[in-house]
Amino acid sequence: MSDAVPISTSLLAHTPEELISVVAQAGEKSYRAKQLIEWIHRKRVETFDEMTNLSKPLLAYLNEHHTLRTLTLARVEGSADTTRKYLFKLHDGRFVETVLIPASVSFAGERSNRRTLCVSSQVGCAYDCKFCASGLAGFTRNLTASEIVEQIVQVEKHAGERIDNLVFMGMGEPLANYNNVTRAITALNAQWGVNIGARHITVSTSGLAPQIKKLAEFPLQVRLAISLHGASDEVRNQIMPVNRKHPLDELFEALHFWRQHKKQRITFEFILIKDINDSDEQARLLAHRARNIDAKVNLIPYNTVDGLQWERPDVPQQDRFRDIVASHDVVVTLRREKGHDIAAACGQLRLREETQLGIIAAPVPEKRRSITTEIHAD
Ligand SMILES: C[S@@+](CC[C@H](N)C(=O)[O-])C[C@H]1O[C@@H](n2cnc3c(N)ncnc32)[C@H](O)[C@@H]1O
Ligand code: SF4
Repeated sequence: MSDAVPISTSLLAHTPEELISVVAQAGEKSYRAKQLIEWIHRKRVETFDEMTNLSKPLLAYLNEHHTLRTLTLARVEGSADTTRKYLFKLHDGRFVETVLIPASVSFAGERSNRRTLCVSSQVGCAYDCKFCASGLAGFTRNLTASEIVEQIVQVEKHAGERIDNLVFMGMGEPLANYNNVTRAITALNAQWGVNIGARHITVSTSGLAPQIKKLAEFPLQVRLAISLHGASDEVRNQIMPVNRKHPLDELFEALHFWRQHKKQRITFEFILIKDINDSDEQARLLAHRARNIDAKVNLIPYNTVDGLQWERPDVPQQDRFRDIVASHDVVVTLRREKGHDIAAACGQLRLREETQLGIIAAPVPEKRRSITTEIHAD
């Protein structure tokens, strides 16, 4: 994955400064950039021809070199009072999912009256976590910043409401697409852009320690969620290959660095998988780790994924695990409500669509390794 920021032809993530250089290339004065940004982000027009106060030559230039929409809404599933899944087709024929979680459903551990959107950052994922549909067909490509921003813009239009909380928990590893993700966050947070508070934007990562440190120095106060899923290297290695590259000691060193810089609580996501990571010992170790860094713990019973074998523990075992963690003075929630197969579902809709269209072969567990690209993001 290259470090360069590919500035796509779409203007959705362009900063005001970048728009000044766009209009300058068309031979126009810089005040035109202000007009452009009004049309793009306040009026949210979808074509340049709707920008009635721009000059004809500028419109011709923009039509020739740029675009405002590159995603096509292919399908919407689910209901307004649980979760709604949006399947978007990208310009190259690939698909990503975005999931809208309505107000009042608890997410990331807390009941909320916010509308949360779970966005994708990549097509597929290279990290091959053993519980996750997103990695099942390997990694294809990074999303551009504008493709990320457009997910929010399109869902807001379709749902007819503002999104006030964003989580990078859809398909892909956001920190493996660091530059595009932070570029998108800049536009999503900016007052000239989508205007979502930085504290209402959560980046979830499988634990790319170097990029966690980099994000700690990113000026916006975004939140961090760690897909932990194993409280010892032995258990985590079985579930998440990334742990061999960045073991727990290295990960926690990066988390302490984060805490020094951001001074805000981290969330640990911990999927409960029967007989894999649901032992009393894992609960105690998890509690110890969380308390040590003052993290909140969000337990998620494993959601079955087509093509993967694991199961969730039964309810008494889930409760027992939660109670052990709680008994160590750790803030812990167990997410069991209907509609909470959010992130697990994220990836499955796209997998089904691309398999049916013959874009990818139906993933089978034994083949998984051979079709998954190497971890090469750092
Ligand atoms: C799909 S990942 C995307 C963000 C980032 N790559 C990460 O790993 O944090 C976000 C979260 O989805 C959840 N998830 C994935 N597969 C799941 C499953 N089968 N059951 C429950 N949650 C799942 C996990 O909590 C994971 O932490
Ligand atoms: S959990 Fe995150 S890092 Fe792991 S395969 Fe899924 S999307 Fe990738």
